Amino acid sequence: MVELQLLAPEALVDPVSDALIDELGALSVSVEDADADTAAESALFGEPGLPPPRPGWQRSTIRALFEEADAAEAAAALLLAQDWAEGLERHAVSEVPAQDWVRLTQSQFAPVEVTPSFWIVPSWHTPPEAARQVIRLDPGLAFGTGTHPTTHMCLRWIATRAAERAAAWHAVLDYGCGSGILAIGAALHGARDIDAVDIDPAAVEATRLNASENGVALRAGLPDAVAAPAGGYPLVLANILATPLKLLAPLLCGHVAPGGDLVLAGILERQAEELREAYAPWLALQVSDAQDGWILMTGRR
Ligand SMILES: C[S@@+](CC[C@H](N)C(=O)[O-])C[C@H]1O[C@@H](n2cnc3c(N)ncnc32)[C@H](O)[C@@H]1O
Repeated sequence: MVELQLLAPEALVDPVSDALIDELGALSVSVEDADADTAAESALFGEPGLPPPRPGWQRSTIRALFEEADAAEAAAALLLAQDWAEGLERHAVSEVPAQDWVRLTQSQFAPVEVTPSFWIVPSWHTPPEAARQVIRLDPGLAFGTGTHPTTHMCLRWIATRAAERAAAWHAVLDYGCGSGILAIGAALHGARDIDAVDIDPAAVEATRLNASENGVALRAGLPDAVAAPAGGYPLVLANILATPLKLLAPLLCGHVAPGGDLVLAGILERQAEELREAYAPWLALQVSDAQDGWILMTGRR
């Protein structure tokens, strides 16, 4: 494998990346801040699940992988000859050392402790001895490996409330299920009759697969495909983002059974008040947990 390294101003990041993949035979393209770790670095902050706020940095390093050096050189020459590519620079074409990519990727995902007895463990690891509830989960296309603070806080809420409340969790809704991690976590803590929904069909598929690999029975589908039980759900979990959560307030609250719990995540600390206001017609939200700038908001009907 050979890597072509280019330096591009922000306006060229998208067209050059597209040309490399669509026209010039690159196997993959990655973009990094060329000024990272220098005084000129300017971080780009985005919300998870949303596209980045800008396509690239003021000066971006574009790395494209090719099978052959000739193809990488030809791609560079063609790009540099384009009149729209002014400011593009060729930095290097270099051999990529052979690596065990599977092992390298796997090494980045260690078991995650939610509580001392509740763990998320990738399939290539052995669960720790103290683990009593274990979600076996490998990183995949859908969001939710347990490492993100929003997922983590939801799972911690489930684990710490289960002793007192799980008897009531005879119907649970995981809205925006991603990998299905919250639904599976709830099932391991005694929840039954679980519906898991997501607008992304890949997430629905991932949830079905992950549930089956964890021996958990649930119904997964698109939001319209799930029929809510009469009387609602004693527990509704939704880890999405503040804006969709505000729009979904009537729907989510309508699903919570009288006396039931609503657990919301994907909210930044500064968004607490907007969420409180959006949900006030139905229930009083409170901040129940906080981690790395994110908060967990919960309420009872
Ligand atoms: C941040 S991920 C959370 C995944 C998982 N529940 C977790 O806690 O890790 C949010 C998920 O919500 C889904 N989603 C976003 N907007 C939605 C909507 N309006 N209705 C249903 N699902 C939605 C996304 O497709 C994504 O899978």
